[in-house]
Amino acid sequence: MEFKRWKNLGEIVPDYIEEFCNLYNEREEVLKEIEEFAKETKTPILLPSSAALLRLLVGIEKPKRILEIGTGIGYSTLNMFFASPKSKIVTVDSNRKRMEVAKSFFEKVGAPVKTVLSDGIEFLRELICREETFDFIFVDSVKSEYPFFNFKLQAVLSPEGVAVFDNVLFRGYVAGRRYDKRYERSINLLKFFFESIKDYPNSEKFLIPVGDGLLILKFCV
Ligand SMILES: C[S@@+](CC[C@H](N)C(=O)[O-])C[C@H]1O[C@@H](n2cnc3c(N)ncnc32)[C@H](O)[C@@H]1O
Repeated sequence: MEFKRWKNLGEIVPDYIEEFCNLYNEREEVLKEIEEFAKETKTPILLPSSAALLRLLVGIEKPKRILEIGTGIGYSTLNMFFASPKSKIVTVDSNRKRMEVAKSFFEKVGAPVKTVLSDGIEFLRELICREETFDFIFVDSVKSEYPFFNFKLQAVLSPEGVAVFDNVLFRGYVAGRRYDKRYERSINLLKFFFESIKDYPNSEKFLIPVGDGLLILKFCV
């Protein structure tokens, strides 16, 4: 199936490569349905190359507990669910409309995903108070909020956990591509985010130019 996305979402991997990947990456019918819905309604979802890598990672790690910040319409959530159906998945988004769409897709395939309608940072605060931890955390929300998520995430990530952040290369602007002044704030905050994780102890960092850029943080004790 041809994968056509609207312009300017991610420009690191050219469209024709993303489209080619999507022809070869096997996935369930419901995921193709979400892709169609996203295209028709211009709703952002993970790009094919990022979805494939996320799925591979979750499939290998088989985390017991997964936290997702930025459910959107549930595309990334279901990719993780299919990769590791036994994982307990909690996903949070502040957009009621999108969450309703996501829930309808979860129900369609009987995925027992726990959905939380909340601001991600507020929810992280709650998790910290409840001393809940997760083995795998996927963050796909507003890029300029990444530094703030990051500080709180550490408290809910288990000692050998993995955290994955999407859109970290922001169309390549973070890496030096010329950008419009209106993006400056987001770009500076993303740069601050990179600086803040650079010297984390007990962790390996992998910055991978798939989709719009994925950052993978793998902790070890
Ligand atoms: C790019 S979309 C997520 C796409 C989704 N991961 C997928 O692949 O289907 C980003 C989502 O983050 C949500 N979001 C942005 N800031 C947030 C915040 N502070 N707390 C919770 N959700 C947030 C938006 O409502 C939006 O649905």
